[in-house]
Amino acid sequence: MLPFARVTVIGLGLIGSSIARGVRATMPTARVTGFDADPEVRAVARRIDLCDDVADTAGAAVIDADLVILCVPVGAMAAAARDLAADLPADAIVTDVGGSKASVLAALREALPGATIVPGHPVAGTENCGPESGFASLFRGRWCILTPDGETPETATARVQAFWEALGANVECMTPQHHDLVLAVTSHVPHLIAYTIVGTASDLEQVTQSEVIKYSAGGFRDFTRIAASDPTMWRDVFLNNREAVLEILQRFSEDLTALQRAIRWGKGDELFDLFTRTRAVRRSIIDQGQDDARPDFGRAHE
Ligand SMILES: NC(=O)C1=CN([C@@H]2O[C@H](COP(=O)(O)OP(=O)(O)OC[C@H]3O[C@@H](n4cnc5c(N)ncnc54)[C@H](O)[C@@H]3O)[C@@H](O)[C@H]2O)C=CC1
Ligand SMILES: O=C(O)C(=O)Cc1ccc(O)cc1
Repeated sequence: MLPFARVTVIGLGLIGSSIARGVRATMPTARVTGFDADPEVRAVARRIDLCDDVADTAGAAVIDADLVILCVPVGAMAAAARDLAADLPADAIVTDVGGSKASVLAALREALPGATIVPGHPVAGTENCGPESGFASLFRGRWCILTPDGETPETATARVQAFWEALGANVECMTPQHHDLVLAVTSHVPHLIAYTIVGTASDLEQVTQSEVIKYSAGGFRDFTRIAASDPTMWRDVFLNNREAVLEILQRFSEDLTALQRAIRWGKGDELFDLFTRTRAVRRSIIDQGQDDARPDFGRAHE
């Protein structure tokens, strides 16, 4: 049986459009309604036939939904929730896909008093944005983290879990605070490092921009992909996961200082030991089948 029959997606960018496509591919009898605050995005969504219906207001989009998924930048979650609050059916479940969880849960609770909220975060994406960049298989074989708290009914969490599993994701639950710490180290600070090194390279006076482009080695190219990620989305993630990001950054800068010292004093064994440990991390990721480089993995379009 389908976990939901009437799914509403608010925010039709990369993640929202991937969910809409995924629902149509894996739950063909479910009806998908979409809404986006940007009229141009709504026009594109209609042109590419993304949903069964694209509504012109958030209220009209949720009027008979049984699942509402907020797929807007983390800093826009509260406003998006307020816009639909008056028309949200009492028995609907509200979930989201935001990359940070504690502040989003607090914002949704305030905007939607009494609503059933199951916060979520699919740990799957790309550096692209907008309704044409999504694809149905984005979540296949990827993790989706749900962060219910004591107020979230277990039955609601179970239905949202079944929904993500139908899209092909593996689901795990944890507290919003633990999610924010884990993602700070596995996603948020790595993005900040990419933004920094690409910014540093483009600011160097002694090395021209064309030399950076011409001689970019594989590692730098990987950083430029990450550093091309959506500025609004990532600004919001850093402002909303401030504490965990600052804590991990503190640890990172201590470790960087230790490496700086090892290079200055020629301590090759320290460098060698660290690089051996980090190589083992990469190998465990591959052993667990989480390697992005596999051609058929995650990003492969239908
Ligand atoms: N990009 C990625 O790889 C991943 C992103 N996420 C999360 O997904 C969410 C959406 O990100 P993307 O789809 O990448 O962004 P996107 O920029 O592709 O799409 C966001 C859409 O939300 C719309 N929007 C903004 N404010 C709105 C409002 N108040 N009401 C209705 N629509 C509104 C925008 O017009 C835009 O079309 C973010 O919270 C992000 O943290 C989660 C996993 C991966
Ligand atoms: O494109 C990449 O490498 C990503 O890291 C995708 C991504 C971006 C944001 C998330 O919250 C989760 C996954």
